[in-house]
Amino acid sequence: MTTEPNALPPTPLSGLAFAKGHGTGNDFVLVADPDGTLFLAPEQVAVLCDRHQGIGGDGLIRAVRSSALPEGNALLAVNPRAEWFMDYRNGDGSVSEMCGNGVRVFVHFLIEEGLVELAEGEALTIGTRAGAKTVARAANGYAVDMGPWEFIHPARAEERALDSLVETDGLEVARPALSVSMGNPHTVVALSEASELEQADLHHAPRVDPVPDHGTNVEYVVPAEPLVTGGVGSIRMRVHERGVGETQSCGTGACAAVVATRHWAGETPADRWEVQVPGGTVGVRFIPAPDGAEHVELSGPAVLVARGSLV
Ligand SMILES: N[C@@H](CCC[C@H](N)C(=O)O)C(=O)O
Repeated sequence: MTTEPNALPPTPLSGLAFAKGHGTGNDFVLVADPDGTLFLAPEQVAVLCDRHQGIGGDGLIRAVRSSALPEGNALLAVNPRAEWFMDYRNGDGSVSEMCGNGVRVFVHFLIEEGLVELAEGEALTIGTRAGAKTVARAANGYAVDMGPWEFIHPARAEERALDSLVETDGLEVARPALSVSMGNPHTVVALSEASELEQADLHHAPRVDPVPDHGTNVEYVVPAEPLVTGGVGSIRMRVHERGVGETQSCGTGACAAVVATRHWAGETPADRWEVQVPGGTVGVRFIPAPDGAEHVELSGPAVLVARGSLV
């Protein structure tokens, strides 16, 4: 996560058109900037995302043509289909590589703005700082091929299945955890009882040791009893997001939580999973990819709730 210095002076916000949307309660301010003429300083993003003095959101998403950004052009060179780029900022103004709920809402926004069309059975390729992602319509909204997952501390993870310790307000002892990258970093904490999920006080950032180089998002997970029913695995999750605080949902976090839970379960107990978060339910599936790697697919709703312009 970085706080990107602006190449140009920040654009005055007066008159800026925006939409507000969410995916399972993970909410975003969305702005269309097809030609990349908008330069938003981190402080401007933080004000727009402020729930008392701004519009309010866990993050801000700028829809920009890949060709209008240096990182977009680099992506176009290897994936010419990635016409649109999701420029994602956390609520504190910092840049993140990827947002799983955000990319579904982003595609819904592009469609509703008339900037793209997406027929049933077709897929749209979206540029992100974590590479190109394909998004298609799904029964529960949209499904995103999130690409391959990785352990952040591979040697430690393989050896002990747990690679870090996380101290959390409200939970008595530091808990073992596993750090997984979904393009952005996550540290997944296994809790044994549902009551602990409520006890965790996420008003302050959990202390993670060792913390991944660029910080981390922390997911708290309780497995369902039994873990798998009818071939579908099920977990409950809460999350403290890097650059935001507690959110009602995190798509990349749900993927990381399922990766960690499957790893802890030992064998491959299921390819399909349901992740219940405070804001709803998302689906996670492991899919074989043409490149031979195992990819993770995230599915869930995408909703636009308002449009407006700044005064
Ligand atoms: N809520 C998102 C993740 C947003 C970015 C995250 N806070 C980070 O800094 O990596 C999701 O749905 O994946």
